[in-house]
Amino acid sequence: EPTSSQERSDIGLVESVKVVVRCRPLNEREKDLGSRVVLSMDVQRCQCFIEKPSAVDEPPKQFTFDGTYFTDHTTEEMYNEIAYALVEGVTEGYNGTIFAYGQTGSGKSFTMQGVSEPASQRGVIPRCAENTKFLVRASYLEIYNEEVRDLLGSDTKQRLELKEHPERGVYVRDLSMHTVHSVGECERVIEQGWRNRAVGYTLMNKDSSRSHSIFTIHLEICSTGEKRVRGAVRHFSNLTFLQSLVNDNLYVKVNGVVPHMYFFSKCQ
Ligand SMILES: Nc1ncnc2c1ncn2[C@@H]1O[C@H](COP(=O)(O)OP(=O)(O)OP(=O)(O)O)[C@@H](O)[C@H]1O
Repeated sequence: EPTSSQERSDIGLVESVKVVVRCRPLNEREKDLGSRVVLSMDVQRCQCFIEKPSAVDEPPKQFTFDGTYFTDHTTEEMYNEIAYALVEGVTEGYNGTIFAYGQTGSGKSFTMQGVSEPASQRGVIPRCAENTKFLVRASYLEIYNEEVRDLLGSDTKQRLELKEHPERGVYVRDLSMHTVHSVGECERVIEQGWRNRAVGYTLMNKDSSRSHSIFTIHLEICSTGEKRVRGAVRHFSNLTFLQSLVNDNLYVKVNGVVPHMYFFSKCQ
């Protein structure tokens, strides 16, 4: 029976969806309450065990994931082992989604947005900007009380409409797109959107974001043929990094499928 993700990958049992679990350390509130950690992990086998404090004789409940990250693991480790391949896939033309799910205070924002210090705990979203060579435009929206708002729009209070297009699928009308020329610019856009989120405390998390948010990177990349490259150069003439793509013999596609990278940072 294959157990680790490496073993499964060796025999070709690779799924397009990967599910990993992350356990955070006890917080001050939990320590003050004298709470006990009831979760343990066998990270080699990607297994997680939960014991019921009131029934110590019962065997713990056991779950297997594609990856298990315990309290001493960093976002950097998780990103390198799981998220990086997905971000690389986007630069090859595949769409990708990273979706953080968990109850309030479980660490979704910590994993997705992260903290700047220590550097190993920088979040998944800022990290992807470093790995994305062809990054072009970013958007950031929030779903709060079933209303969609543009975290980067000129009026962040305005409610936006959800629409469906026969080819593009579901989209948010009038959602603003922000061209980013460098990692630094992308980080500034992320920070701006982050500050505009609806926040408030919950009983379990004093910094709760109280909303669902979706950060999307829109890339236009990779095709062949010189004509398209010239067209692309005109189209993106304001992007200084485009020339380096052309110099590297990488071609930018102007028309056709635009790969997206989605980062969902809330669902409870
Ligand atoms: N792996 C971790 N290591 C250290 N601290 C963590 C970790 N994960 C979360 N925390 C801390 O736990 C607290 C709650 O985390 P966070 O705000 O990310 O939760 P959340 O799931 O986004 O909650 P909400 O749904 O309420 O917005 C924060 O103070 C965060 O810094």
